[in-house]
Amino acid sequence: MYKINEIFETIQGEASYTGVPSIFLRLQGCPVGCAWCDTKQTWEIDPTYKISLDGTVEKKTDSQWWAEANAEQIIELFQQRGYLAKHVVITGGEPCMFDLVPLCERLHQQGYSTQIETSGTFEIKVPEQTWVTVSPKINMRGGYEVLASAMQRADEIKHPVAMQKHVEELEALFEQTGVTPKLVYLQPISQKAKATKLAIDTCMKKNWRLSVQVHKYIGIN
Ligand SMILES: C[S@@+](CC[C@H](N)C(=O)[O-])C[C@H]1O[C@@H](n2cnc3c(N)ncnc32)[C@H](O)[C@@H]1O
Ligand SMILES: Nc1nc2[nH]cc(C(=O)O)c2c(=O)[nH]1
Ligand code: SF4
Ligand SMILES: [Mg+2]
Repeated sequence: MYKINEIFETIQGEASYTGVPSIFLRLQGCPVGCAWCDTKQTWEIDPTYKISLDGTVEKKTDSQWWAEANAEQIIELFQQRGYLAKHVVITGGEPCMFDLVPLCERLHQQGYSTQIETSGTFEIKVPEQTWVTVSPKINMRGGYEVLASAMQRADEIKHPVAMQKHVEELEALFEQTGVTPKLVYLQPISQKAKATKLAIDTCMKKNWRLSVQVHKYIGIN
């Protein structure tokens, strides 16, 4: 069973799949505690906030209500709702607190492509075809071994930045793990002007890519 905070259909607003119509599945629970996290409502799994699966669909506002469902129920709901997107983004919270293999395999069988957004602090359990976006949370829970294997599995790295030290931490991580990812995105934290300038300047210098959270600029989920 997966713990689900919300389900909605929108345009992917970040990194390589930007612009792709997607079904978002936001799972509940994350112990990492990033100060600037834009989904703090997903951190706690509080049993008093448990609801039915229907209550998590197209929520009007961010909330810590969550529901439990298995892969079949999730896919059935996508069909019931008449979602047209064929790309499913599994985010959170920290989706890798769950074994995502059964869910992604069922989605692939139904003709969906899958992508996960993860912090690299938990072992990544997904099929080979799943696109893995790692947003490495350096010096956080999980430890070096887990993060190093997440870096190796990643199809893209997406690193939120606000200060020069965030760039330096990322470079140190590449050095320590010996991983030179093909796709590196810098994502300005919370659309701050200074963070955006830092991300642009650094991308130009390093030939990395810029990921702005497009959905926030155009006011969609
Ligand atoms: C909310 S997280 C959920 C998935 C997973 N826990 C992770 O950190 O990758 C989804 C993405 O949003 C990024 N993010 C979170 N808060 C942000 C913020 N305020 N500004 C920019 N990116 C942010 C994360 O780094 C991650 O790439
Ligand atoms: N449109 C849209 N794109 C996204 N890409 C990553 C998101 C996330 O919260 O993980 C996100 C999100 O919440 N909305
Ligand atoms: S790991 Fe992801 S969900 Fe967890 S606190 Fe950090 S940004 Fe938020
Ligand atoms: Mg978001």
